[in-house]
Amino acid sequence: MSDNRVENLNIESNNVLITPDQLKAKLALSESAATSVMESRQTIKNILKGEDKRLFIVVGPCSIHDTKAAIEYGQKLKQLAEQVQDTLYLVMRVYFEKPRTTVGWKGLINDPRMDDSFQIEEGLHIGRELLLQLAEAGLPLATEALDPISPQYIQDLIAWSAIGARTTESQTHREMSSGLSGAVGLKNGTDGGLTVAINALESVAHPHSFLGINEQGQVSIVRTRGNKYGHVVLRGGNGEPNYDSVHVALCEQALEKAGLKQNIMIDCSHANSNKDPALQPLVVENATNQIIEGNKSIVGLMVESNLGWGNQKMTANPADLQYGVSITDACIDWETTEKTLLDMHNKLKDVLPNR
Ligand SMILES: O=C[C@H](O)[C@H](O)COP(=O)(O)O
Ligand SMILES: C=C(OP(=O)(O)O)C(=O)O
Repeated sequence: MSDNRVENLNIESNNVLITPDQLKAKLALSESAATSVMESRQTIKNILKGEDKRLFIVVGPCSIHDTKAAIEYGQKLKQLAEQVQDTLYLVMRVYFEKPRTTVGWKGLINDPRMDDSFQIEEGLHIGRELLLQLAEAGLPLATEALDPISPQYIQDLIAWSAIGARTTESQTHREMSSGLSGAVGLKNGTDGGLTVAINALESVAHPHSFLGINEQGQVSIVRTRGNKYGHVVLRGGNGEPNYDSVHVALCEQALEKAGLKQNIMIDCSHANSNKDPALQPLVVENATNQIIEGNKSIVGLMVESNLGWGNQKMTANPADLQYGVSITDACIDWETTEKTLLDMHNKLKDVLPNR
């Protein structure tokens, strides 16, 4: 007998998930976490408005796969944040969703056991619990907003979000960004093109109406107000960096032409370091020197950093993985992170008050 079905031919299965409000009831936003999120969102917005002269630095692992290591990293970052607080506002990268060039592990929410079992419900629990613990410890938190449904489960704990190079041009991601409560960084494209990010900024600042889900997990029309705190992230592309003063000046011109505020974040990793972690401190140093020489548009940096140096391949048994080492992009280690950010702080101490 022939199969006459016309739909779901390529759907293997479909499992109903816990709803956002059910997850939030199990892992509720505590008062201390809420205070931390509100304060950190406001601080970043103040930096973007030019009311706070510090730079915000989104720093942390390329991706989180081990919550114990993430907590240890967060403790170290908190201590460093106190040391550099007069010049730098440190925000921890807590990235659970990885956009892949082709295929590969898509992050802790998608596949928390790292064995292609795709226990997304478990991933949502682990992710939210980690965010809660970090927020309760007073850490400002950043993530990549990749999946358009997951924000309902975790965004109440996020101070700053990125839209990645692979999705800045996507209408879905621009719509989602227009509804996020915190500031959002829009990366230039993987080819280095800046226009997609400039167009995205215009789009995310506008209200949108689109298909989404509500707190009860029902499909709904989401109507947003527009996000006024979008900014560009220069991450290089097509094998070429774009953190240097010429690219920064070109970006300033493009923003001015589009009638947008000249707020630029420099991603010291990705194509700006040719994915070589050893080059990240050089990008930090270059950006710092640009500020010392009078640059006014650089408001923040992104650094991929972990407890241990570099990265490692996934192993068949996750227990065989080296502790504190990235399983996605290569990162600088903690010692290098500390030295790099302390150097930046020391160089900017006397410069920022007059910026
Ligand atoms: O930041 C992480 C990676 O650069 C991004 O997810 C793409 O990774 P891939 O090219 O290894 O798939
Ligand atoms: C995927 C990332 O960056 P990009 O979108 O710039 O490749 C990232 O920061 O993890």
